[in-house]
Amino acid sequence: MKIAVQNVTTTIQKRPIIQDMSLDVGSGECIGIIGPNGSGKSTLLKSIYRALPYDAGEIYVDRIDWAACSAKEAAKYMAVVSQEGAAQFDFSVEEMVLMGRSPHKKWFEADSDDDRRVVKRALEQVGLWEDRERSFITLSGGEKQRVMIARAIAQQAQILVLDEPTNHLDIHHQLQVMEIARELGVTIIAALHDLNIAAAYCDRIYVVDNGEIVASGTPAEVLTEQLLRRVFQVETDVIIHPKTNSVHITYLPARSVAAVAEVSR
Ligand SMILES: Nc1ncnc2c1ncn2[C@@H]1O[C@H](COP(=O)(O)OP(=O)(O)OP(=O)(O)O)[C@@H](O)[C@H]1O
Repeated sequence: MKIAVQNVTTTIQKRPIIQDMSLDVGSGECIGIIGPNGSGKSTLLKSIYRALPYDAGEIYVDRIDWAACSAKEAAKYMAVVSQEGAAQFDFSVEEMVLMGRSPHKKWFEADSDDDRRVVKRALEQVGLWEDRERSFITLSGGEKQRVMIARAIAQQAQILVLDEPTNHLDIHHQLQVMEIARELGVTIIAALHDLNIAAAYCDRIYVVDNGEIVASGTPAEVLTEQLLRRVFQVETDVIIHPKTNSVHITYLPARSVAAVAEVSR
């Protein structure tokens, strides 16, 4: 399924947080949203997954007018892993993931064998099947994050919205989550802080700064030393890595840049 965001403006407490944003996500594409802290990435995603109402513009998912779609119907199409989604109630890991099946069921309908199979597979994918009986609230931040990914997988939606999905995760699990997400073959839109992860896994990237989209394109088109300096105020060395064939950014600490400049003076 594809997403079209057309001229969307979202205002919080009379302040426009994102302004006149337009973007397209093709079916099966993985789109990264990057930008500095407070630039509006989560607000954009919340507008897309309907946690925040937008004041102007339109969002379509395929041909569905997204604002007019019922919540239950929307959950069949779109699964969300956000920073705020995790319940603090004392559910088991397996129960948490079973909640991902609710859009496919009627009120109070019992869990079927098929639901349990889907949940088992999702928990195996994130490496937490052995922990299925543990209480969710006793898990570490990274384990909780992986349960939420499993819940989104179990939802079997055609669109996955990920708001900093690799936050809390060690490097092995950061890569694992992105690999799993891509292997699902679904449409992905993800706010990412790690630009090398965005470069490695995203087909295209949108750069958000101060509530506006300031650049978009393939990782190689977007992640240039000039753009990273302008938007993130960092000095970098950007190469195409010979082993991965994707953009690789090395961050240059300000003091080493200053030291090199001093030596070459
Ligand atoms: N509920 C809210 N009330 C007031 N201001 C808000 C609210 N939600 C977001 N904002 C403000 O909107 C701006 C954009 O926030 P948003 O969370 O979208 O940024 P972000 O790019 O996701 O940031 P980060 O990288 O830090 O997660 C920030 O200045 C933030 O303080």
